[in-house]
Amino acid sequence: MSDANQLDLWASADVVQPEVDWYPHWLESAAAATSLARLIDEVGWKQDTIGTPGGPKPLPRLTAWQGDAGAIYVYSGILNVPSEWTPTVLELKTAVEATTGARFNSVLLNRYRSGDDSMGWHADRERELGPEPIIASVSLGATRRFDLRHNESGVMRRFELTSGSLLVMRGRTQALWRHRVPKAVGLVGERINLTFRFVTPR
Ligand SMILES: O=C(O)CCC(=O)C(=O)O
Ligand SMILES: [Fe+2]
Repeated sequence: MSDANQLDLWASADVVQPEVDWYPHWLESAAAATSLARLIDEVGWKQDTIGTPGGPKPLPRLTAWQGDAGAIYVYSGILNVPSEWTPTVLELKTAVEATTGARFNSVLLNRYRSGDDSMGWHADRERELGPEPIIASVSLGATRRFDLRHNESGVMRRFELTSGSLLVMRGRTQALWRHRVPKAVGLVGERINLTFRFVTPR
């Protein structure tokens, strides 16, 4: 790499930032633990598969979709009709809307059973989310690392998603960055994540 490019990378490392709002202590830890226990019971968790060249493979996590009836989402070519809101999810949605001032009509729930469960690099940029989606991500249970990588420069931003935290991604974050939850080594307990979204209703 030339010196000029090296300098560019250092310069962008300071300047390039995703558009995120970060609330590390959004919920008190007791409230977060209560919500975690309730969600394990009340949500209809599914083991989804992803199509690969070698055939369908189980996702390394359990998932569920909830939302308003019209909030249909096309995901890996499949029409996803959401389940009805359950009480704890609805409570969290109301609280997230109060904090962000945004409205949400759907949520993807991810359940990471241990450090072996993970989510690979991706951006949430399906057409029905619009060009600058607001995605509000609530974390409950075990702390997991969340990486954001700027597509053009490769600059990385790292968050430790602690129990009761809220991370809001907005603006051009999905267009310009990817994110992931990597596997974690050692004894890592269960974690549930809720990503609230607004899907253009059909
Ligand atoms: O588990 C997380 O914190 C990330 C979830 C996520 O990126 C998604 O649901 O699209
Ligand atoms: Fe995501």
